[in-house]
This record gives sequence, structure tokens and C-alpha cells, in this order.
Amino acid sequence: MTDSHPSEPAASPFEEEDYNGLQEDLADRLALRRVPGLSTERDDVAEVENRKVRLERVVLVGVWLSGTQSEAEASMQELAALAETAGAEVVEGVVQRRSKPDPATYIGSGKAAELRDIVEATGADTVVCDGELSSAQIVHLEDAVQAKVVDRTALILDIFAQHAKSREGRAQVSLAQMEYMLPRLRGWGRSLSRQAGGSGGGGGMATRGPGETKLETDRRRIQEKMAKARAEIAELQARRDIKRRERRRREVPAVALAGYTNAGKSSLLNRLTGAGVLVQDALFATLDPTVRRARTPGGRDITLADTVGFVRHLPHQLVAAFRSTLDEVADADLVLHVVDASQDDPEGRIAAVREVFTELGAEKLPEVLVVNKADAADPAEVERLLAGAPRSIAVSARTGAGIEELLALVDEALPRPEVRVRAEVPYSRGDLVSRVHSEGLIGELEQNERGTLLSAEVHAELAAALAPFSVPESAEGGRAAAG
Ligand SMILES: Nc1nc2c(ncn2[C@@H]2O[C@H](COP(=O)(O)OP(=O)(O)OP(=O)(O)O)[C@@H](O)[C@H]2O)c(=O)[nH]1
Ligand SMILES: [Mg+2]
Repeated sequence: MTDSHPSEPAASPFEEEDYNGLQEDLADRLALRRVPGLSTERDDVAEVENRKVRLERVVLVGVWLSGTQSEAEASMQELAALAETAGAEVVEGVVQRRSKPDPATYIGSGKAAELRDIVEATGADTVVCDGELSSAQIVHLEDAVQAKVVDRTALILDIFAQHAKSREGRAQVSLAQMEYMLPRLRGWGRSLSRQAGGSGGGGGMATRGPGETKLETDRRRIQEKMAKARAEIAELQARRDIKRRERRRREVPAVALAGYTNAGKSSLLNRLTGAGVLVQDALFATLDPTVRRARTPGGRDITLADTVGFVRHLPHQLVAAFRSTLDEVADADLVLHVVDASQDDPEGRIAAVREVFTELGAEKLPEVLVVNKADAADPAEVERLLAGAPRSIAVSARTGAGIEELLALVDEALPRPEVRVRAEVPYSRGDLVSRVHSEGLIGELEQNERGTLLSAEVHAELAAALAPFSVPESAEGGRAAAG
């Protein structure tokens, strides 16, 4: 397909002399990886209608559109990791270099025929494509390779469906799945019933007739379910909003841990707060965000939220459906952007995460780049990443290295409380003094016979509560040493 490379006999079915090494390499690695023992069966109405890829033998197919060889390799390896996370066994991975995906079959039709041979030879039951395919592409490719075809979006949705535990998480995933499914119903109906008919041309017309009624019913049923899911999410979101507003009212600064999936966000939350959050060497281990309290070395209380991991080309249906969850990021006062320094192409991951930040309207928030897994990473790589961000720190959630420093940096990076106060708080109002400790920044503090004399920076609401006890800067010999 490409013109820029002189042709040579290609050893591998898919393209190209300068690519063979990579492919064999890839095939080797892919063949080795397997995630055993993932739970499989779960009966969810929405899931039943979806395309599951668990416990299947899959062949991965990518179209290498642009970028370097190592980027193409990274993308395929990530697809393999996703497939395995979903519970599939990857038996083969192939890439075709093209200027754009084939509008009919994603990969070129000649390559599709070769892919069919691979599917047959390996006994695979499913082909997973590294992109988002139209329903027509799925149908045509299924016809060509005689196996089920699943795209990257469906794969990610399937993983989310397997991992979502809370009511809210499950409703969000099922909404996203239905949104994905709705425009593809026609194609699927056709391909599943395997009606005959030419592989080109008429497209959806082939389903006209008796099938049409069924299609309409399905569509209506799904739309009804989507409405129900939306209502459920809205209700749960209202509760989440109340909690968040409560935190806001108390003006506890909100810090969100965000970043690429498997970067170590949950591990960091555990390190920072002792929360026993699930940590797993798996993609999208966390779907239900946990919010915990923590205290900075400066004595300020903060909330720390663990969040859903991001991935390249995170399906927009998911971003939309997880909106209320992801608002933990959008509403934060500070984002800790966690990146795994031990993996390939951390910059690509950082960029992918920032794209999602933008989609969430969180791109302007103060950010600390937390370069994690420093224990396992190349120190030069860590240095490079640190240098690439104005505010950054290297840590290891595993060994605990850098954690204290991270907390200190949080202190520094958080917006400072805006009101300076000086007050003499009677001993009967010890509660106010402890609020100043945890919610403000204390300058001076001393006890005298009337109460606690303090000067501090606090937020507006606390300043108002302290107002009855305020004393002018000059009054009282501020630092009467002996007390
Ligand atoms: N070597 C090393 N491994 C780490 C470190 N932090 C986390 N890990 C490992 O990385 C894997 C992922 O950790 P998690 O904390 O679950 O990552 P996450 O970002 O919450 O992942 P998702 O919730 O799936 O998006 C686990 O196997 C952790 O043990 C670290 O500092 N060093
Ligand atoms: Mg997690």
C-alpha cells in the first residue's frame, strides 16, 4: 500500500521489509502473554447484548498510519494488554502500513484474505482491530475473515463492564455500551444472522424486510434502557454532588490522582493515606473512585481522590458516561498527574492523559507531574520526564521513596488560603483553633490567660467564623515571650 518503501519479498503476510523484525518480535511477545483466571461470567442485561471478548483466542490487527515503528509497536502491545485484560488469549498480531484505513474493510481486502488464513491457521475466534470501526467495516471484515470482529472501543468497553462494581460505575458502563451499540445495531443484526449477499454495495439494505421490525424493536428497547441508565446516573450524580459540595463548603482542598491506566494511582493513594484500595497489575483496575482524607506536612487537611485510568483514544462514550466520576478531576484544586516512568513512551501517555484533561475542561488546573515507579525506571528517563514539566517529582509508590516530598509539594502547589487573620480565640472555642490548624496556614500561635492568640492565613468562611475574636495587628505585645 505504501509507496515510500522499495518492495522486497516480505516474509510476513503483512507488509514490509523494514517491519518484519518488529512483527516477529511482536508475535513472540504476544504469544507469551496470558492473563489466566479472570472472572468471566456476569449477567448484566447490557452486557449480554454486547460483544464480549473474554476467553477467546484473538488475532490483533493494526493499521500503522503514521509515526515511528516504536510507536506502532507500543500501540499493538497496548492492544495486546487490553485484550488480555479482557480475558482473551492473544495468538497473533499483525500490522499493515497504510495511509488511511480501508473504508470497507479497515485493512485492505487483499490483506483481509491473508488475515483469514491466519485466523484459520491459529484457530482464533475473534479479530481485534486497533481503532474504531464503522458498522459497515465490521460487517465487511467479518465476512472476509469469517470470524467475529471487535474494535478497540468495544474492547475497552468490555473491560470496563467486567470491572465496574458500584451501581454508578455499572450504570455508566452500560450507558456507554449502549451508546456504542445503537448505531451499529443494523450491521450486527446482519452479520450475526449471516445473511448472504455481496460483501460490497448495498450495506444495510440487506436487512430490510422481516428483519426491520426486529431492528426497530431492539433499537427502541435500547433507547429505553439508555433513558433508564441516564436517570439512574443522574440520581447517583446528585448524591455525589452533595458530598462534593459539602467538602467544598468546608473548603478542604481537593487533590485528584489522575493518569494513564496502571500508572500506580491507587498505589499512591494507599501510600499517601493508608487507604486499602485495590492495586492490580491490570488495566482499568479502578473504576470506582475512592476519596480519602490526608494531611500535608504543613498540617493542612486535603481530600485525595483516586480516579479511573485513561488510555489512548479513550472511547468518548466512556468519557461522557463517566462524566460525574471524572468530575473529581475537573473539580480538583490540584491534579497529581501520575506517569509510569518504567514503561515505553511515557510522553505519549502524558499527552493522551492531557487530551482527556482538555475534554474534561481540567487542562488549566494546577498540576504536579508525579513520575512514579522510579524504583523500576531508567534514571535518565526519570530525569528527562522531571525536566519536561514545571512542577514534577520522582516517587516510588512501591518503596515509598519521594512520598514525603510529594506531600510537601502538594502543600506548596495548592492555592493558598486568601485571608490573613489575627485573633484571640477563647479557650472555650478550641474547635476554631483546630480548624485553623487543619484548614489554614498558621503563622504565629501563643497561649495567654484569655485564650489562644494566633495569626494565620485562612479561607473566607473560616475568617468569618474568627471575626468576633479578631484583634488588630498592633494590639497586645504580639510575642510576649514568656507567655
Ligand atoms: N515497580 C513499581 N511498581 C509499582 C509502583 N507503583 C505501582 N506499581 C505497580 O503497578 C501496578 C498498577 O498499580 P495501580 O496502583 O493499580 O495502578 P492504577 O494507576 O491505579 O491503575 P488503574 O486503576 O488500573 O488505572 C501494580 O502492579 C502496582 O504494584 C512503583 O512505584 N514501582
Ligand atoms: Mg487504580
